[in-house]
Amino acid sequence: MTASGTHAGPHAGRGDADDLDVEEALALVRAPQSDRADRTGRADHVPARPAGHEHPHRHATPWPEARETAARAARRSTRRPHVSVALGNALGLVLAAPLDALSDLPSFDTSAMDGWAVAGPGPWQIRDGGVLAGHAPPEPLTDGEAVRIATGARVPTGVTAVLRSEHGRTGPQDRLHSTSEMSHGQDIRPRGQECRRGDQLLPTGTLVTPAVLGLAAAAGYDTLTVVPRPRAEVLVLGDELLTEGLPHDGLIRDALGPMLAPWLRALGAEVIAVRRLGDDAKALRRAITTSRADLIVTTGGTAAGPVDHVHPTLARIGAELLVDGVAVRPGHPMLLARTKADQHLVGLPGNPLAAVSGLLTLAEPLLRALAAHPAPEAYRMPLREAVQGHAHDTRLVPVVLRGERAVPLRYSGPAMLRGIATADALAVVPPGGAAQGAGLELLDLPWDTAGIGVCFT
Ligand SMILES: Nc1nc2c(c(=O)[nH]1)N[C@H]1C(S)=C(S)[C@@H](COP(=O)(O)OP(=O)(O)OC[C@H]3O[C@@H](n4cnc5c(N)ncnc54)[C@H](O)[C@@H]3O)O[C@H]1N2
Ligand code: MOO
Repeated sequence: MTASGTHAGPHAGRGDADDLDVEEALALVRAPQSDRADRTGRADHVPARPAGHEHPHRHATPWPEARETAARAARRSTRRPHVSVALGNALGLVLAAPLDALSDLPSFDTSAMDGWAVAGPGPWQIRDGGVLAGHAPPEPLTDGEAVRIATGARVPTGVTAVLRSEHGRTGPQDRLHSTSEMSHGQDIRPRGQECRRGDQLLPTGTLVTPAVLGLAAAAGYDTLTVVPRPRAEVLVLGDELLTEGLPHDGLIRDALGPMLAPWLRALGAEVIAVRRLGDDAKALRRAITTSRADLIVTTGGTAAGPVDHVHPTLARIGAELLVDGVAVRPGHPMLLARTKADQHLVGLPGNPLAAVSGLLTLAEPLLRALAAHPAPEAYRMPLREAVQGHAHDTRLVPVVLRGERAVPLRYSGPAMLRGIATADALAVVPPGGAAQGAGLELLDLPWDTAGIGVCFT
């Protein structure tokens, strides 16, 4: 948390052009320190700094670069061993081995229609009984014979075609006549039509969708070899946070605990814990050093106020700062650190929309790369009205999509969730702003296309 008195400034309803001036002015209140010269903000390593020692975003990493750094960091992290999971738990994961057919598909000559299995040219003599799907092997037929057959049933030996019920007419003495032209093999799905045992059905790297689960089951799989789901742990910082009831006496409700866990799940993570630590540096240090997560997400405490413990704690444990501030509004104090060879920490600013910005800028690319998901195609949509930009930084603005146009939403200040709660996406507004009709890149919200609980992003 930052010291009171500096909080209100940047968020007090001013335009963005003012915003920078106010922040610059506020930064002058702090004593500049000598470690500034070391920090480029662009390399993959930024020396950790103690809190309160400089302007927190002086050398902010450009927004596109920050996202690339996060993805690259995950790719460089120690390789996590592949796992074998039951089909029911594989949705949204990525195949770590090719899906090879374990059997021919279909595995027997199969009737594609309800009707009669016939042998040779008609008319045919109808045999008693019939053949149903999943039932005992049928007796072989000889030319001139027919037997009732159901879709999915094994075709008896000797059968040359299946005559659909609507194309057959039965005459006296159980004689069957065809009322349409028939060809050899008609309406029989021959064994191996879709694949032979050993054929590669899907390559490594395929996202496990419901359709992939269906194919895997059809091909004989009970388990799949996949890239494990990244484990995330959320550490919510701040003494001012309540977990229930109305805000009172300067205390506010924790908006991030309830929001981040499902959002991280929607981004493909397994959330192993959400812990509320208050503003306790020791507890933060212990939580970070004992965490088993691949990604630790902290909220708040990224700025340089008296109880902003994230930077000093990272410095103390010797973490490597990969991104320390990003040229994006809201959310510029966000950070990314490598805490261990196979563990990263994303520090989200405490302001709730700033935290969303950090989540999408740093946590999303990192989780995507850890899970080996391919990056989604970037797409653009024209703006229905102009959006004011920041002088130097990218802005992320909640929008709704109306008739192929992106409409910016109100209530999108850094401390507000009212805009994002009704948004379809976040528009990426370049420094300087965007005119009406300008095509802007959109960041999808993970539930927007896939639905809550069934997200593969
Ligand atoms: N001197 C400066 N002060 C601040 C700057 C700056 O550049 N210079 N940046 C401002 C910006 S921008 C942000 S964002 C915040 C980031 O601060 P922290 O990450 O240290 O976050 P806190 O100070 O802990 O909290 C900020 C704000 O958000 C509220 N908060 C925190 N956690 C939650 C939560 N779980 N749910 C709801 N609201 C939360 C907190 O009460 C504060 O109001 O720093 C500015 N200051
Ligand atoms: O304005 Mo701050 O950018 O809320 O992150």
